[in-house]
Amino acid sequence: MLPEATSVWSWWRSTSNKADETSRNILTIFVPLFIVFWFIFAVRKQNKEKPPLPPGPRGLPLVGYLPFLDSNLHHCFKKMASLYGPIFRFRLGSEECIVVSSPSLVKEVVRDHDVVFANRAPLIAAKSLLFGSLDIAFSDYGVEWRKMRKIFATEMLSNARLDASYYLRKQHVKKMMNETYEKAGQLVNIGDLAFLTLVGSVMNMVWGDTLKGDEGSVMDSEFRAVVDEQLKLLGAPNISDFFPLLARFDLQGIQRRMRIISKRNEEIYDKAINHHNAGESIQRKDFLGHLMQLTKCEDHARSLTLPQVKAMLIDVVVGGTDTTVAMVEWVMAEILQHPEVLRKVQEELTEIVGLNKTVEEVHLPELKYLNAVAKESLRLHPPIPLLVPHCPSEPSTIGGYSIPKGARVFLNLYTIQRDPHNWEDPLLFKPERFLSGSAAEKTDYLGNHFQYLPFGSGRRMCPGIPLAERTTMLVLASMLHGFQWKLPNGTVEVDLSEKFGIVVKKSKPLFAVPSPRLSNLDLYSYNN
Ligand code: HEM
Repeated sequence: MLPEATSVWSWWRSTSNKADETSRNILTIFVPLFIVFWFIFAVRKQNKEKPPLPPGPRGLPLVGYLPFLDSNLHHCFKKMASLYGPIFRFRLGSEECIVVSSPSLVKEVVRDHDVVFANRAPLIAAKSLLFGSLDIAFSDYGVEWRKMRKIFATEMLSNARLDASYYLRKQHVKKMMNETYEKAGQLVNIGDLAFLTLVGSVMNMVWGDTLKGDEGSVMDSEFRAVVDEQLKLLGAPNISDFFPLLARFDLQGIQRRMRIISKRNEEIYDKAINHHNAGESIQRKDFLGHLMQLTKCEDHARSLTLPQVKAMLIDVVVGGTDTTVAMVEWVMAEILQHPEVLRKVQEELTEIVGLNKTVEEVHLPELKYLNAVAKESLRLHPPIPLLVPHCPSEPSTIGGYSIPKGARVFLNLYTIQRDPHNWEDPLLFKPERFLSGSAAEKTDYLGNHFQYLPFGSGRRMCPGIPLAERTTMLVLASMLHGFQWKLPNGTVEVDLSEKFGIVVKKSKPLFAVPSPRLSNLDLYSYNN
């Protein structure tokens, strides 16, 4: 090969006759031209083979589409889907965003390409709170995430564990019944009532009665304030998330505030952990006890570090309070503006539970109508209407469009669950559609029906469903069994406007007036 190349080279240099010179000139012109054309052809071919990006608005230089977004992001995405179709794209600062709004395309993301789309793009506030996303909700898909999910399902939320910790939840429901009874005939803020009961139940499950007496109640109220602030900061839009170059200036001070509150949060957890280590409670049924045992485990496949334990407990508190509170408030709002539904729910409760008893968890699976009411409310008012954004770990293709690696992918279930192509009379509140013999009878929370995904679907779907179902249904059933509820001053309509945040809530609190329904007043008593 080398001698041949050398002889061509020497012919090129030393050519002397006219014919050789003409050939050399022709070659000098055509070879580079050929190379240039070949290169252009190859690049075009490659671009032709790569599918286009999804359609979408152009936006402005630098900021992208940021100035045009509505604060109710889910409403804005619904309008954009009607303009640009079931998959569209836009830019927010330097972030590429993709919105998917049809069941068949959601299926492509969470079934056909589930592993590729199983990463997250955590916000700065979440990273500050969760020791750099050491938790389940914001860590990338991988060995540690798989281990934590497994522990979550087996050590914390298995049926056996949840049965064993029932008494911890029940205490707070009894307290709620008692406090509501004391307020009979007065205006009650349903969201506040649900918040106190559900946060109390979750905290009881997180560390049980680790801290008792005054120390316990000081910690309880401090912890509630800390959780409230964390949720606010997690839901606040942060410029630093979209303009990484500005992140170090923390222009809105969100990261600084989150660091301060996280420090306080950690001190509270440390206190609970120290008491646990001191062996103050022996026969514990709470999550902290179970997780602390795993910090001493030798088997790496099951062992947890202390920061992982704290991050998982934060997931329970953050993932399991605002969502469930919002759900209870939405269900009550829909029930109160549909008196016929309220009547049917209470008839069912009277038949299954009886007016001489309070609701227990064993009754819940039998409350078919109340379950249908809850499903219908989650269809119209999913607390997390765009899921937690998924993030592809490599370039991918969805619906024939290119999805760049690292894009934020929103699964727009708010639009899907209100789309007339997927649901008959989609804007009407009709629990009957989920009852036996109806079209959506088999639709459940497990993410197998892509037109109904209030808890997500695929690998990253919500692992808290068993706890969410037990806590919300017990609170709702107890509120509705224990009390007759009336809207204030003869109002018949409830304002159902929404406020977008980490969880979508009612923009105006729901007030109603309770009156006792049960025959025996002892059923409302509560002894701490
Ligand atoms: C009504 C109540 C609840 C609703 C509507 C809800 C909804 C959701 C949704 C939509 C996701 C995102 C799924 C996705 O990105 O595909 C999620 C994730 C998550 N939820 Fe829930 N959730 C609720 C209650 C709970 C509870 C009680 C817990 C804890 C005990 C919990 C813990 C989590 C965690 C840890 C994740 C992250 C999962 C992961 O990224 O692997 N959730 N939830």
